[in-house]
Amino acid sequence: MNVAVIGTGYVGLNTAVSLALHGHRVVGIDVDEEKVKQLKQRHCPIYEPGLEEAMRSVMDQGNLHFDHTLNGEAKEADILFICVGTPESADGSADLGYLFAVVEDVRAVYASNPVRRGVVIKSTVPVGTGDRVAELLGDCKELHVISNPEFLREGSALQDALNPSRIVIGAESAAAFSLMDELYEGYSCPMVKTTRRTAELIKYASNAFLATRISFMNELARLSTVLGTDIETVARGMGLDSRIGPEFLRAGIGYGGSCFPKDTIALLQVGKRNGVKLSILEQVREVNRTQPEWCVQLIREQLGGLHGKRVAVLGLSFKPDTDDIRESRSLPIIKQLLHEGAIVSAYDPISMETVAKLYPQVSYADDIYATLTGADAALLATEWKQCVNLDWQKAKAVMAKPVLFDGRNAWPSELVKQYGFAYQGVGRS
Ligand SMILES: NC(=O)c1ccc[n+]([C@@H]2O[C@H](COP(=O)([O-])OP(=O)(O)OC[C@H]3O[C@@H](n4cnc5c(N)ncnc54)[C@H](O)[C@@H]3O)[C@@H](O)[C@H]2O)c1
Ligand SMILES: O=c1ccn([C@@H]2O[C@H](COP(=O)(O)OP(=O)(O)O[C@H]3O[C@H](CO)[C@@H](O)[C@H](O)[C@H]3O)[C@@H](O)[C@H]2O)c(=O)[nH]1
Repeated sequence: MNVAVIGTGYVGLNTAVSLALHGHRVVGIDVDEEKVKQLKQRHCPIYEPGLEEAMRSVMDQGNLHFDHTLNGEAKEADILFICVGTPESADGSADLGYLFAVVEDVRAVYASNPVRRGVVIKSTVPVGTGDRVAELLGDCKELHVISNPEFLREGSALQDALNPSRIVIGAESAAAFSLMDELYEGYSCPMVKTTRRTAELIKYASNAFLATRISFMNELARLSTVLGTDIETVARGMGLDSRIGPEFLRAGIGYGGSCFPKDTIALLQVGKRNGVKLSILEQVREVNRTQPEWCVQLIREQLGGLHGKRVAVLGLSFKPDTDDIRESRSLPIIKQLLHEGAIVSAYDPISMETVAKLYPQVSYADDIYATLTGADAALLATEWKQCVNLDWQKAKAVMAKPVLFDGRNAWPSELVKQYGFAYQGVGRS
């Protein structure tokens, strides 16, 4: 099919490349002309494993192009994916400004060209948004508004887009479902077909539930620290129950990223606007907000205060294998350490330049051991493999004091103790 993907960020670009790999003819559209220029020159503007190579191969085959307007190749599209950002607005609800701007563009371009098409909302949007878009496009009779939320994860985005766990389609007409059947022919995952509103809620519910699991484990980790128990073994013991499962039970410094923080507050707002208090979700957010403070407190206690102490922070992106620092939990930790007079050094394989713009007072080094040199303590904030698999002898030799805070419970606790480090994890020691 001919597909236009509007918005070529994390979701849009991975969607465009994966659909082209599945044999569709795709054009990626973005208002950011600099980004479009870069894409046309075959440069991937984001770091995502395997994406640039895959993008180049589908461009070489002629299945993927880029443009800055809907008025070109996109005019022929059977399916228009909307993949623009829906960031948090001042009151926490999703800001739909970018999305409605696209809807205006779609109206302007396709109203006079009445061919059956799907207008597919992939951006994460509050329940009722699809209905609103359908109203706005009401006089464009051949445009079918469909909800098709995205569940890909950064760091494995292309693989997730190519092999999704499920495809959720919310639509209100047989014609709309049949367009999506044609598009996703050849995908082997389960398909959930429902109304637009239910599809929209599935997306928020999924993210809120995953965030809930993490905050539950983080709160339990606080108790585990006091009890002297091991949260990792607790998680393993829980996860072997098939009703619970092992995923998303990892305690740490909290969840970050462009989705869980904004989607949990957006869902709270959906609840509020509909007169329903989502009290569990409120606590999920509160535990996540205070988790970095809780971690800094552990470091402070171990070092006997933070003023003048040298702390090396390893990993800055919100998770490994991405350059994305949005809502990364390393940031409030760095802020607090600096506020209390600590001298901070930091390392990340990809995100140092972006973080340096926010925290120029931190020293950055391309080499982990240079970052660790002279440190009174090292904190693992993001479990990049480069930051996890250290030469412990070398690390101990360069640090001023052998003190480790494992904010991701990813360092080998028994091994590092054998090397003479004082080790503290999150809910484990
Ligand atoms: N990032 C993720 O892992 C992820 C996963 C699932 C769902 N989502 C959701 O997908 C949506 C997009 O997220 P993202 O992380 O890809 O955002 P992003 O900020 O990386 O990309 C959005 C892109 O849209 C472009 N854009 C803005 N207005 C436009 C317009 N009028 N026309 C064309 N392009 C326009 C921007 O220039 C930008 O390139 C959000 O709703 C998000 O919640 C994100
Ligand atoms: O057991 C765990 C699992 C994750 N995290 C943290 O949670 C955050 C989010 O991780 P992850 O979900 O892997 O990354 P995202 O790319 O943000 O993906 C989430 O958000 C996307 C945007 O909506 C959804 O599409 C995905 O399904 C959903 O997993 C990161 O800070 C992780 O460090 C933990 O602390 N403990």
